[in-house]
Amino acid sequence: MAPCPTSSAAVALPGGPTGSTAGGSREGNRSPSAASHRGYSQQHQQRVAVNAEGRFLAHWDEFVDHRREVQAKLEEAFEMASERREAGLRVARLCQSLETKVERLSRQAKEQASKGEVLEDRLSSQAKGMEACREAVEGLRDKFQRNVQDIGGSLVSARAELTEDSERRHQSLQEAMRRGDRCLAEEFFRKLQESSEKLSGNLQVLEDALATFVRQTRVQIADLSEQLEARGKDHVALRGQAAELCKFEAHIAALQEEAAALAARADASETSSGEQARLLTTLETKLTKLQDACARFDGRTSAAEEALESRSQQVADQFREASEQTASAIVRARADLADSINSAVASVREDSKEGLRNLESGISADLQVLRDELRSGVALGQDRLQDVAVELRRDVAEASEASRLNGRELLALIEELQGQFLESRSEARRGLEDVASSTRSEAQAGMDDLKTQLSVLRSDFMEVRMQVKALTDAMPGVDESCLNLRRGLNDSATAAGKAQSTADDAAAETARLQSFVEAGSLVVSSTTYIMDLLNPVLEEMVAECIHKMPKDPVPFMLDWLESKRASEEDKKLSPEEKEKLVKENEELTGKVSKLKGQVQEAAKMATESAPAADEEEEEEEDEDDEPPPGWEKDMDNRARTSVSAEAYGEWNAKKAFVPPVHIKSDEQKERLKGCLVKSFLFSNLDTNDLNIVIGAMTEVQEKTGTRVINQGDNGDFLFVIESGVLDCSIKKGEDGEETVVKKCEPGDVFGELALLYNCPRAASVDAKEDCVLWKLDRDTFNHIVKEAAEKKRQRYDAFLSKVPLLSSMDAYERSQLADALKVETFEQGQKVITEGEEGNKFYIIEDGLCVATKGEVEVMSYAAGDYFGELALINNKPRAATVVAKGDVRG
Ligand SMILES: Nc1ncnc2c1ncn2[C@@H]1O[C@@H]2COP(=O)(O)O[C@H]2[C@H]1O
Repeated sequence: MAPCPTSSAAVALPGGPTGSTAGGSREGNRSPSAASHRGYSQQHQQRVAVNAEGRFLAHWDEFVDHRREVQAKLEEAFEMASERREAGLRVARLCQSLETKVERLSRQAKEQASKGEVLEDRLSSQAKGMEACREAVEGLRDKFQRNVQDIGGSLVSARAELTEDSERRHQSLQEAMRRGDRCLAEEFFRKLQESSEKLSGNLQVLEDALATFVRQTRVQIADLSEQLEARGKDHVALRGQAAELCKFEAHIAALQEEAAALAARADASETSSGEQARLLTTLETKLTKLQDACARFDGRTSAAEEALESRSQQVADQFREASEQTASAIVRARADLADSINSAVASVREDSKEGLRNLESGISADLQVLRDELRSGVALGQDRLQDVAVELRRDVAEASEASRLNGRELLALIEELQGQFLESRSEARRGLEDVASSTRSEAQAGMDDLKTQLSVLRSDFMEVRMQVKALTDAMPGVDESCLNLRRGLNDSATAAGKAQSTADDAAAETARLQSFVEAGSLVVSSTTYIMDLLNPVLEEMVAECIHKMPKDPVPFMLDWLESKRASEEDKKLSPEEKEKLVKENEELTGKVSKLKGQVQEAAKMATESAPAADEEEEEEEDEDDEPPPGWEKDMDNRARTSVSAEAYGEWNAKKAFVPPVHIKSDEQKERLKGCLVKSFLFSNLDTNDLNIVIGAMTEVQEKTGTRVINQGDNGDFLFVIESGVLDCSIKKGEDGEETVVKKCEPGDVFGELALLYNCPRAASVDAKEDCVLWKLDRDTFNHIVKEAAEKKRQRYDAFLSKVPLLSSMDAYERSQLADALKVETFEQGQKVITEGEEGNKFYIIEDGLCVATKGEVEVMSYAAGDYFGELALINNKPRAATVVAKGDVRG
């Protein structure tokens, strides 16, 4: 600080004498001029002096007062100056403190600036991180989108592949259908099912992969969102700090400027003392201002801090809100995405499933058609075989029947001969010893001849039986066996011819004997003989037979005749004769038992034809029915022996059958009725027969896996399926594997073969599900259903086996087809099918002619055995032509 000039002047001023000295010197300089004028006026001088003194004193006083005033003022000024000095010092101190503060603040500002730089760096790195995050999220979204598209694409291509595959298979199926290749069709169906399962598996895998991917993506998005949120928070905090710093820097700069201005002004105030007061005032004012500014700054700082804080809070809230919104938007987007993917996948899956279902149903329908076709084809093929078999069987039966009749006739002859023999003997006993002996010898010769013929017949019979056996064994074989059977048939026909000729010979012999007997027994007329002798015996025998009701009446009657003869002879004969006759009897018994055996065998072989034969016996007086070949001739030759025999036949007729009745609820009856109308075997029964069958059936419930029928067992029941599925399988040979040959479904009948053909079970039947079955006993089936079913099967089997389309069917399938056939008749010109219409039947012409036309053009003609209408069923298309009956047609 510069020394104050005022203070040096002040130091010189105190001390009145010194002042007077100076004044005196100034006055002294004037007194020599007054003394030179003393002479001029001392008084004057004195007076002047006194005046001067008075004035001086007055002036002095004034001066003193003035001096006092000045001194007071000086003192005041001095005080003021010291005050101001103090104020200056204070200001200087203030300035110093301000400078220190400014320095501190600038230090802080520098620190903050470097901090700001760091923050800025962090901020920019955060921004980069956020950008990277955003990019990653975008990338993830793209990837997600791509993957979804890929999956969609792969699903579409899988579906396209499937469709293609199905098309292929469909075509193959159709091809197989056309070719009638059942195995191939089943193989295709199996493959199709496998591929469907595989596809479902692939779809499942795809869905799983998609679900995993969606889960992973969700986790990644959640992680990224968290990171983003954290970085956003950091970023906001840093931005707040940076803003605060900027404001603080601005304040500091302002303060620095103010301090600099103050310092400059303080320096300037030091240079001029005149300006000190003003400066001081200014300084004070500035100081006050500064203080105010400081206060304001403090206030502003705290306000700014508050504002900063609230702003930070606001920003943080906004960011949080924005983050939440973003997160929720991401979640929503993600959910939407997942939903759309799920729905896309579901729809694709649904589409695929629907496609598959359609495909499967289409294929099933085709397959069903194919199966039906195959079944009908197989049935026809089988029926062709069966036709041959049936023909053969019929021929064999006829041969057997002829043989049997021969046997019977022979037996009758034996009986007659025995009677004649006895008669001859009694005649001889009555006095015609010589005639009797000759008769006996003749009779013996006749007997011998008969025995020879019988043995020839037996051997022929055996031959026939062997042939029949060979033929029966060979029956399961196909064409080769048929040829063998045909050959066998020819052989058997020859044998039958032989047997017939033998029988004719025997008949001739019998006639010869008869004439001989007639010639020998002129005494007793044949009528009397029959009425008096034969009828009583036969009536007695038949009555006994009816009483005992033996299972096999022939041996019983033979036994009875034997015992009768023995008892009668016993009565008449002498002991020697008895002995002799016992021997003869033994011989004859042996022969008869042999014959019995043969007859039994013949009867056994002819079991199937027996009812028919019986029926024919019963209906022998019915002129409308055609008797079997050879029957009329025999009937003519053979006397109608007795009324009792007819009575026996009538008694044995169907009237004897009493059907079983098993009580059922109405609900059971309804179910059963619904079941039977579905079955071809029962659908044609009239109401009465249907009610008998319903009454006779019993409900059976079988669990999955149960073997209902075992191949090779004897069987007395057939079954109708109400619900459930069963497999029919056949085992070839003892150790052969079982092969499923048929799947039986509701409405199907199984177990009928054993009843129809009186043979062991041809297949095993296993329940594949829990089943409800209805069981029908053999007797009811035989009496109510068998005849019609058998007739229908036989009738159409012969016909179906000739239809080329059905040549691949086996006998069983053909028999099933025969069950399902319905006869339709058409008159001349009647349309059987019409071009363009939908078709659900195919026709086989049984009798008559048909022509097919397309528009006006005749394209095809059909005769008996030809078939048409199959194309619409195979190709599932409208009828390709119109078919019209030419004349009356049955098909
Ligand atoms: N191919 C077949 N051959 C023989 N029987 C079959 C066949 N398919 C199904 N079955 C049935 O299986 C049943 C087994 O007992 P049955 O022989 O009494 O009657 C048979 C038929 O009803």
